[in-house]
Amino acid sequence: MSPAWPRQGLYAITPDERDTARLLARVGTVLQAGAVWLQYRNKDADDGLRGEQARELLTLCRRHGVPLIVNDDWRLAAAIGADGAHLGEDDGELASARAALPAGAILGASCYDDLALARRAAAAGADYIAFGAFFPSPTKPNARRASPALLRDSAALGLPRVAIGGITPDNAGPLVEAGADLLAVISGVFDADDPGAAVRRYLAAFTH
Ligand SMILES: Cc1ncc(COP(=O)(O)OP(=O)(O)O)c(N)n1
Ligand SMILES: Cc1nc(C(=O)O)sc1CCOP(=O)(O)O
Ligand SMILES: [Mg+2]
Repeated sequence: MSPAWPRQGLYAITPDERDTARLLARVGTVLQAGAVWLQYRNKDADDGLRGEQARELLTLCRRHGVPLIVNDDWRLAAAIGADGAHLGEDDGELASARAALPAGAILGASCYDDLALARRAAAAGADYIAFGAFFPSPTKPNARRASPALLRDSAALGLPRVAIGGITPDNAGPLVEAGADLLAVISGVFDADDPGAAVRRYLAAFTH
């Protein structure tokens, strides 16, 4: 992973938005406000729409100097020249993705509540490890729950640690204190009345 990418801050993840113009407008606000990474995630789009939206988001991210990570599909990430891909337990082998992606591509791994999985992800070449869900998630109500202790216990792996799941500006502080480098958020940003203000509130968790 390029040392140029920020190691700390808000990692915004897109909501399931089918209207591409509206998606770009919403994401533009969030990047302008200071989100440092973006993940394109859309569980409600077919391959054609996902390709179109991923390409448009990449152009937007380039304008803001923010890396674009594609969820679930490293082949799409490679096809459009995105900065990386995020894979969960149902999204294929990390080692295969690592071998196929260009040098320097970011490969993220979901590790849920499982430190052993994080160790295996690190060994397979992941660039960051994600744990969650730390709180009840409006986006994924059935997500497995994780404890902040995992953030401390995984420090020795030496990879950036991402926290996800029901994170709000009000509950983010203890996760940062426990070692979260990046806060990955969907609803807390995109369902907020003022997404830009919400981004700034998340960023404040890193300065307190
Ligand atoms: C940063 C980050 N962490 C975790 C996930 C979840 O990935 P996964 O378990 O594959 O679930 P879906 O997002 O595909 O529903 C993520 N996307 N990003
Ligand atoms: C996509 C995802 N993965 C999770 C995990 O625990 O691995 S929780 C989650 C949903 C995150 O959305 P929100 O910020 O709205 O809770
Ligand atoms: Mg997935």
